[in-house]
Amino acid sequence: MAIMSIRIKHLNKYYGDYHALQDINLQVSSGSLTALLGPSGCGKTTLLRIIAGLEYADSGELFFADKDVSNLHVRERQVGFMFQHYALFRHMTVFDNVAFGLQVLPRRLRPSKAEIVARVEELLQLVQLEWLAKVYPQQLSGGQRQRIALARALATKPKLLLLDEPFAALDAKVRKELRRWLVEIHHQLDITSVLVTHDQEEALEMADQIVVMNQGKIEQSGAAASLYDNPGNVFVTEFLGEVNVFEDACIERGQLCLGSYCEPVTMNEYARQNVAVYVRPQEIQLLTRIQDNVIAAAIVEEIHVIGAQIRLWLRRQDNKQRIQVWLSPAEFRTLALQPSQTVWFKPQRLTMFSLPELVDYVI
Ligand SMILES: Nc1ncnc2c1ncn2[C@@H]1O[C@H](COP(=O)(O)OP(=O)(O)OP(=O)(O)O)[C@@H](O)[C@H]1O
Repeated sequence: MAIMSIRIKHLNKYYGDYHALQDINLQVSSGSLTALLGPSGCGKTTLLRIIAGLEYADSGELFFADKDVSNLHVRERQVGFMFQHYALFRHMTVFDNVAFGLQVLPRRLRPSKAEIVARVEELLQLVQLEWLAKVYPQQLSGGQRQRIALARALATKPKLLLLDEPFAALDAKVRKELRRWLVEIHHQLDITSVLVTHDQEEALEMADQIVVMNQGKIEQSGAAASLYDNPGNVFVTEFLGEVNVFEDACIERGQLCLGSYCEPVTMNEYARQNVAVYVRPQEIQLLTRIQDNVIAAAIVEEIHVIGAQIRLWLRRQDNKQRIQVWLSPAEFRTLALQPSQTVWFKPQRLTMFSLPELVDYVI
């Protein structure tokens, strides 16, 4: 099925003097699920609304496939929306809510009554809520409401699905379930989707492409796994996933030194410089006996079993820094750790940045 790619070039948006989007360049491939991720106020919603046609850019280009849609009205863009509080019409049944988008189409585009019934039934089946067709929105749970909101967004067969924090108001368990469910529907429909979220876990779990935004700019974009493993700067490293930051590291005479840990680095820079070292919690190796080349000794302070992951908090003994470590149950069993035990730790993989410049070095 022909679907839709999006291309944005040198896009700028001002609110008065405030430069809300600054030279945005972005490619969303056809059929992908792209997440716009960033802290509150960074411009995610503004960008989504410009893609939708609910807001206009001050300069720049916006293409859907090969078509310049910069000046196209929202109704002609073939987009479906789903928002955090997509208020369903209270006085209409679920069926009528889903049918609404079709019923308000101009007469020449509106399907027949029978076609509308068939389409709504198909959509209610898709969101697995056929049995709720006759009830009113206030009789639905939050999760059910968002599933109906999705059915409504899809009624007119949009080529592009735009989702603005669709699950933010739901509790953690329902949110998790709906994430998986939405990804499945996205693939099933072969649609192009853009999701706004400030939740990095949601973005990593759902998206093919993640666009990390900060203060009106794109910091980095790319495949979820590659961004997580190779963040391009400090902001992306800290925003995308949990990470331990070691600010007491330096490079001197071709060696990176952090606590008692040293590692040769292949850099032409021989003058001493301070760097910040970033290590993900799952990339810290724990040892129950002292060995050469460890960062430091630490005390196991907390052990939390979270599903299939064991999350530990350690207290580094030399400078009292708290360190987060994630282990698999198998690793945890092998180490047989107890609270208050002394361990030693070293990085299996690290990223470092010299502040403010990027050294761009991954071991
Ligand atoms: N209509 C408007 N008029 C003036 N300023 C606006 C308007 N809409 C948004 N802004 C400002 O533009 C910036 C970006 O807002 P936007 O809603 O796009 O951010 P966001 O990343 O989606 O944030 P959040 O996650 O909190 O929704 C914010 O500083 C906001 O205050």
